[in-house]
Amino acid sequence: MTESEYRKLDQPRAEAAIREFLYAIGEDPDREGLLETPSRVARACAEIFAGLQENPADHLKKQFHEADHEEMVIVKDIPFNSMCEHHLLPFSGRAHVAYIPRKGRITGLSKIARCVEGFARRPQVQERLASQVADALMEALDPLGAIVVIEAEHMCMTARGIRKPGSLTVTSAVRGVFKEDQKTRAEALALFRD
Ligand SMILES: Nc1nc2c(ncn2[C@@H]2O[C@H](COP(=O)(O)OP(=O)(O)OP(=O)(O)O)[C@@H](O)[C@H]2O)c(=O)[nH]1
Ligand SMILES: [Zn+2]
Repeated sequence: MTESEYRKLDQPRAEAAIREFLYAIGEDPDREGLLETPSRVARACAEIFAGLQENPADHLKKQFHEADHEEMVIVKDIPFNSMCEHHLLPFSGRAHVAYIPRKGRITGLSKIARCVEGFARRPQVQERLASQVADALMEALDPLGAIVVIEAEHMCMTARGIRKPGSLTVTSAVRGVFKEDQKTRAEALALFRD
């Protein structure tokens, strides 16, 4: 997506679509309890899909320099909520992120969580969420490597379809030294687990 394509949720259009959707599922959008629902859902969608209105990688532009630090930085157990783009049902879980700075080029820790949050708040597939965060880190910081592991439960697998509550999907994206060096990768994975 290019900068010019980021746009705010179109509230009137979303409201009309939700009203139509209620009708399609066999509801009466004009019954009292549903009168405000289209506007409520549209407002909720602005929040749930807020990541479409920004480039989440931009958060990583806030950088510092820390005296040639080239040791692993880990932010783990970052909780997130996302929406599976196949069913528009929530999937949620935790993201674990690590990178090894090149010559002390680091970013604010919260910015990593903000980046995860931004990419999560879009229609997503879990594999892409991990890749987008890893690629954003590689691009913004040019680190020696980055690794992102995501564990999540998909409502489309728990509340419908195959109905397997408790099943956990784990995906990862591995870049640079984490890809090349098995020991470094194992170290990150062990720290994610601890
Ligand atoms: N790889 C991947 N698949 C996902 C993700 N979220 C949902 N899915 C899957 O997307 C697939 C869509 O399959 P379809 O056969 O087109 O849809 P469906 O008939 O609703 O499939 P069932 O869920 O098996 O009932 C399902 O297997 C979902 O489990 C994700 O983040 N990554
Ligand atoms: Zn799904």
